[in-house]
Amino acid sequence: MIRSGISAIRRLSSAPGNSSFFFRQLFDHESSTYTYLLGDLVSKECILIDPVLEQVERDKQAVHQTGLNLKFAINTHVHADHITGTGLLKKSTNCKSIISKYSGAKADIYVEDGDNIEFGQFALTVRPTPGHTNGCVTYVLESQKCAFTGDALLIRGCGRTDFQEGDAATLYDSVHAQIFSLPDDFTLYPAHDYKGWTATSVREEKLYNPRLSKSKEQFVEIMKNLNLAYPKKIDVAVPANRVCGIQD
Ligand SMILES: N[C@@H](CCC(=O)N[C@@H](CSS)C(=O)NCC(=O)O)C(=O)O
Ligand SMILES: [Fe+2]
Repeated sequence: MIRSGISAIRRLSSAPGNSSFFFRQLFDHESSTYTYLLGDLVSKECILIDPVLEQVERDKQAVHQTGLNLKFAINTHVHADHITGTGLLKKSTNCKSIISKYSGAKADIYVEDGDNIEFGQFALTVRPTPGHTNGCVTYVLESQKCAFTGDALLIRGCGRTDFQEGDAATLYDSVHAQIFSLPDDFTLYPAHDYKGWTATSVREEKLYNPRLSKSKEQFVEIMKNLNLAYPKKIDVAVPANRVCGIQD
């Protein structure tokens, strides 16, 4: 059956991969952090996920040169390795900051399980994924078949559980219940990568993640024995991120 022109166009404009969706993955080499710029080219609303203080000018340039207006600066959790760019972005744009209600950090808007963060015709849905920190969340963009996992799930890895409110068993349950339950073909975008990967999928991580594809008992043992050095900036980053970063 041939649909009328207008309803056909409306159907297409909300389909995955539609041309009004803008996506850019940005990288900070010092902290190996990914920042994500997501936008709706029709309404011009956009959001940044996990901006880094030292990259605020770059991020603002990306927003401006794409003709977008920043609505929200969002964090996946209280980062321990870098100061968030959210405070500075708030000062120099009209955006509002967002973080989980369970993060213990200040923000303009607090989110929890099932909340939607709308930008134009698109919306991120919040899934709680604690274990690396209490306030870790994964933001799912169903229409584009992807999710932003913060440090809960890294590519072939995961966030460490030896500081802040880290708990390996909790992280295992979070990833299995909230991320591995997404369709296999969803693309996953983490907050960091240390090995040159950019993105992964639910299917790949279920099969090949060397930590999370194991049993819960094996996972807890692996996490106990990571023996990683603490992030260099932890003592300045955590207090600053609890107050939404710094403003100048
Ligand atoms: N060397 C970096 C810190 C590296 C690190 O600890 N990364 C965290 C995510 S940032 S809280 C992590 O969870 N890593 C897990 C892993 O397996 O690497 C620095 O000094 O900043
Ligand atoms: Fe982290």
